[in-house]
Amino acid sequence: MELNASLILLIFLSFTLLFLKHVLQNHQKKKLKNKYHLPPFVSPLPILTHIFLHRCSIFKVAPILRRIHSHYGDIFSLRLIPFSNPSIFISDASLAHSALIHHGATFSSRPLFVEPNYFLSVGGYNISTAPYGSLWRILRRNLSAEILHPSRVLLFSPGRHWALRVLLEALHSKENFKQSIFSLLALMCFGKKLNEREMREIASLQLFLLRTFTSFNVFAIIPSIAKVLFHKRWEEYICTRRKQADIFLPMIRARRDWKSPEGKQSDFEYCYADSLLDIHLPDEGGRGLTDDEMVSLCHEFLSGGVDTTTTALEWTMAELVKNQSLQSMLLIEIESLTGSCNEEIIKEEDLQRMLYLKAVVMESLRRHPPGHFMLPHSVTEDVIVDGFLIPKGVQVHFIVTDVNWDGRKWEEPMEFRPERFMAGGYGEEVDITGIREIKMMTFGAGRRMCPGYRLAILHLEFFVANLVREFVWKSEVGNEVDLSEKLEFTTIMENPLRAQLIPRRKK
Ligand code: HEM
Repeated sequence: MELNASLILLIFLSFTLLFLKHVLQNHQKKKLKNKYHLPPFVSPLPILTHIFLHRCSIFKVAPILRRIHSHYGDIFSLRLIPFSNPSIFISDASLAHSALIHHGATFSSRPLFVEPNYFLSVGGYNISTAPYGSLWRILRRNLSAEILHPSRVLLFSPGRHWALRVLLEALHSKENFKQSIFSLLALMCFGKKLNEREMREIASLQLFLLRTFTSFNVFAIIPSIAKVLFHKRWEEYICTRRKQADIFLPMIRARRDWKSPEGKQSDFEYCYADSLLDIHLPDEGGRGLTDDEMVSLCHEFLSGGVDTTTTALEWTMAELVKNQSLQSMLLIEIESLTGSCNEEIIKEEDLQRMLYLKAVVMESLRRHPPGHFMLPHSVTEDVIVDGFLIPKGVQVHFIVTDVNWDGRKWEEPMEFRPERFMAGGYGEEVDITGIREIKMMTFGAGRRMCPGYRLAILHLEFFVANLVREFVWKSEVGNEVDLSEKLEFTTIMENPLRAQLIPRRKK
């Protein structure tokens, strides 16, 4: 009897405490909302007009937003649909640091609309779309530890050499860089050298899905209406996802079979698909990943790594064609460190000593970030940044170019000057992770920062060094390099690089 009474009292007390906590939290929230205001609102009209006229996404309105930034300051709000949650834009390094590093946990989730699959009920979460929580942690740790850890990346060195040879041959027939980066990442993903037909097929599906990705979030503003208005597009999207699964799943299953004793020979011992097959989710009864989730993760691996790295490589080579003196300085460094060795390919160990090469790649990533926006973030609780209230649930967009090209942080920011990144008195050493201080945000910063940044930088250094050692890169007569930009999934060169390549070495 006494025990029952104490139990009831305990339950009553717990409920009372919970209730008081709730009242207190609400009171604090109200106080916060009375004391602090949202960042200044800008008119949505010019942006909505642009989006609907061009049927494009919020990713493609960067130039308008940059103009807005110069009028409204470093942080502003935008509400595209009346009464809906506003989006908040941050375009200053210190504010980004405060949000992503000081309030890292609060700013580390993603808005639901990022993934069209959510509305279409196909596919599963991947690392970039998963909300901040245990699934995201497991998937991200798997990628970072199992594939992107330097010791694993080293294992793919023969793959890089193979991809470089593919590229050198392709360059003789004036192909672009994408095929070789694609074949390299596909090798890391599926452990298999894809043939040309497979590569073309996958690349065209990826391209369609990426283009859809950058336009879907506009439709996602009112999904029920969009589904009716754009039903053909929804159907096309689902159909492409299925085709992609039809190609990816046999390759993933082949890895499982290959591991069995009677399995066939494989090109590589270990790959991303293997790591996915080994994942178990303890919070969900220890289940493995579903087929949809694995397809989505492989899609992310390829789309996250191929277009971004290819775009960065093309911009870097374009700058080296435009600035012949920089190309000569780079060559001097390469020859001074590899001069006597007649190795066909510059080895990765040698790259570590090439400081000017590193500076060229970093400057290219600063001046030509492949993405002018980071992926959208969402906040998990009310938070104050720079005296403004950022309410729980809003989307936050960080404008990468405004940070990378900020005249307050960089002298003559639009100039291409690798010397900024040379250590030793006259230059800058930049912490690319942004933990200490953010000066550029090409790979984001904080907990959702790109996990592939080291791999991307390695690939860029490897390809740039080898391409410069192999050829003199010059502009074609009457075809000067044009640095105008065009917004696709990444910000590419409006007029793709066309260069005259003169072999430096006799075969
Ligand atoms: C030059 C090449 C690359 C650039 C410029 C780049 C840039 C970015 C950016 C800006 C983000 C968003 C960060 C944020 O929202 O805070 C991101 C996320 C991501 N990137 Fe990259 N990336 C590159 C290469 C790669 C590669 C090679 C991989 C993998 C093989 C990769 C995988 C990812 C993944 C999985 C995410 C999502 C991270 C998360 O949400 O936790 N990226 N990247």
